Amino acid sequence: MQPWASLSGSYGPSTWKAEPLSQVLQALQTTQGQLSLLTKRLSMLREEHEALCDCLAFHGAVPAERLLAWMHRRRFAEARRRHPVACHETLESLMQAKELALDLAVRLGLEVCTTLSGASRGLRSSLSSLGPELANLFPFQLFAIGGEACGDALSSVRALVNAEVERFNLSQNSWETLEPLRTPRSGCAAVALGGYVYAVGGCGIDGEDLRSVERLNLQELVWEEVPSMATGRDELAAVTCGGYIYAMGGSHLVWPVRHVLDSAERFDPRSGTWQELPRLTRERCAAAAVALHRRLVVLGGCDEDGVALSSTESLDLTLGQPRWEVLPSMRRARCNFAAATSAGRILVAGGYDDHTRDVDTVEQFDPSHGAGWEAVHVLPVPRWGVRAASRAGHIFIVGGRGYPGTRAGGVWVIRITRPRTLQRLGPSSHVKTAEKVEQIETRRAACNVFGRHFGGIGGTLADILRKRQMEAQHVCRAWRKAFAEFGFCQATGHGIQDEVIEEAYAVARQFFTLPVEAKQRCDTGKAYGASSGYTGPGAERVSATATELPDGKVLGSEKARPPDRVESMIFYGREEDVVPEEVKNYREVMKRYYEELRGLLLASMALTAASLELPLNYFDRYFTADKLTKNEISLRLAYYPAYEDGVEPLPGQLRYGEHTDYTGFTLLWQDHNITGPQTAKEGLNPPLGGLQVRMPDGSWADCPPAPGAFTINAGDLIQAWTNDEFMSNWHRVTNPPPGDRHDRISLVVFTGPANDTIVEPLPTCVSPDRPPKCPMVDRWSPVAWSTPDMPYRYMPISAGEHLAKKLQASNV
Ligand SMILES: O=C(O)CCC(=O)C(=O)O
Ligand SMILES: [Fe+2]
Repeated sequence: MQPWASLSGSYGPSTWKAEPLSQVLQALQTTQGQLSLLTKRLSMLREEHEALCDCLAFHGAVPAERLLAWMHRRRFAEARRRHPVACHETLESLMQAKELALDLAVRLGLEVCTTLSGASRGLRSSLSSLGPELANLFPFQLFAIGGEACGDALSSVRALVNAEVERFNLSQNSWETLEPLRTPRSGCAAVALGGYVYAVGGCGIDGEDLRSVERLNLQELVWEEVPSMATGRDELAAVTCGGYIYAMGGSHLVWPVRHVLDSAERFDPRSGTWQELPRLTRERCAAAAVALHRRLVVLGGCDEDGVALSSTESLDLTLGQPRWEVLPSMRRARCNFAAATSAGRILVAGGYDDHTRDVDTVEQFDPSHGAGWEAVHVLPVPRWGVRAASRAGHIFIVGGRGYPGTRAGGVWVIRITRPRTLQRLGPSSHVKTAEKVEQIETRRAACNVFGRHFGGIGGTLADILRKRQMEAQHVCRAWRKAFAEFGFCQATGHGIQDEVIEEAYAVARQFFTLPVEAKQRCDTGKAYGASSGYTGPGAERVSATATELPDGKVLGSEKARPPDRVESMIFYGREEDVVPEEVKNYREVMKRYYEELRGLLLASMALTAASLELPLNYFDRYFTADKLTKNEISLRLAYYPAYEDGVEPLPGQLRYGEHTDYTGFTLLWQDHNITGPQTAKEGLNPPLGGLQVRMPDGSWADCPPAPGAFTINAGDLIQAWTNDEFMSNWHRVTNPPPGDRHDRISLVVFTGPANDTIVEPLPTCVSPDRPPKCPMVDRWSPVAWSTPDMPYRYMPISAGEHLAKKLQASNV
């Protein structure tokens, strides 16, 4: 302060004339220097002040509102001192007037009043004494908006994403149905603000992420449009704070890749506009968000690879230029879970973790204490897709899904204040319906695992697995169950267009009905499986690859059935592949089919990985284009000629004998109809004399295709990889009944892995109770691999060696 004083002295009018100009300039420069010093000092002080407020608020010593209130009180006291009035009431005592508190609550809404009461003890005490009146004024309402039923056995995906809106009445312990959403949406966020409930983003019936927002007017109970977000966000996190709606993260499809977002935006209902916010520290989908002490907190979620996250981060809205900062991580990685705040604490519940396991714990974090997260409860059943709301020391946990059969639905209430309790309230009618559906679904799961879940949603299955985690969990279980129990499933909803299948089928038929000489021109003379091209009837005896049949009979190569009554045409998807000149577009059509099926193969591997709690891309390394260089993925067109008049099968001869498939999954398109169209658009009437699969009791069951389905079965290497969890089951193609004159065509894709893959039991399939076995069991490996001292153990053998030995055994 000293320089100011001396400077002011030099400005006196008596000295002005006497001072030369240079002195004045010098004084001016000095003043400028001092001013800039002071400005710097002021900004440092401001920064220190902000940091101090910040620190006090963060550690819970003095919340930011208190500090503001304190300053306000000082200024108010100063104003009263300068302008004295006759009233002796303090603001504090005025706030204690119930009428005023009630009036404030009506005018400002409960949320603003609660924030305000952080600054006024008087208001706080009058609000808490207004319990019953407030309860009447602001009845507790819990909304369940949109979401997905797990699907009706007969309906399409349209029914999965619903527009249903329900409201829970706490006093009556029951749900009522309200006007449905304008746009059916799942994975949306719901927040309440100023007399409205907002439904933000999510995914629509076509699987597209939504930018749109709508809100329910709580007075009239009607939905209204609201301006859309800048970005489509599915499985986003949203929260309200200070009169704004914040929408963060989520996923957004830029065909064909689904991106997980790190962007955030906020909606100002006053101006009706969305405004961009600073980016999160990382991308998050299916995260949860809460607001606490004017901070946004975003928790968990999953990254672009579907890996669940335990990290959390926060944005301090009291700062001029807020930045996201990392907070302590949760104890468990959680995705698609519930979060709420109560009494200054953040609570999280449910969800699922990195290993696609359901998380049944409830944990809490109190930012005002240095300690991290602590586990406080265990949900009665693990559930994901849950949502939570809090009110007066209670957390209400709604919806979500658990294991099949454990979907109890309803509302759980966790009392946070001691003694902590967990209580179940009434069920949601909607969830009840879903329970019924679940039963139907579980029963059908073994025969149809993709159907309904993925039907109609674009993208590869792996893509969908990342995006639609809720169904993915369900499908993973169905997939695992189907292969554990049968080794087979029927897969619809695979996304492969009818036209691709119809064309391939028609081209295959054209080829097999060519004159014998034309077909033989495609025969390289090599054994079946050794090259592309044609092999005629009598070349293969697949039953010779088996030693011990399920009925206990032993079939060595010399005892196997007569050669199979089948012709084959092999295509490896390469330029040098043998193709018939006579069939127009043969190469293009087969190439297209081959490529499409390659996608389905990768999706099947991703699904297998997910269902075995491995990263989705676990198997990718064994299926890369540069590794798959020989005969690993092959398209076999199989033709089973009709038994013409006078032609009988040889004794014991079948169209294709009992066998297990040799390698990965087999993707089989069976004849759907005696005469096209093969996509069963016009009903299903497959020819007799088709595929049969061995049942657990040893009997053979017909396995006709489900409409539009690929029949998928696991081969030996899948059984080996899964340490016998997935079964490489026996199957065969029978003869038609005598007199039946139909031929039969199958499109069979055998899938890798790359020949140099050493198939050993996967880490998640081995435990002290389940020591590793080996795939090349002696009962399958008659010719070369059984060793007396290793009756049933998995020997490290490469995929290529196994395939070669099986093929060798099958050649006549
Ligand atoms: O044609 C069929 O239905 C089955 C064919 C088969 O099992 C095979 O090629 O391995
Ligand atoms: Fe087979």
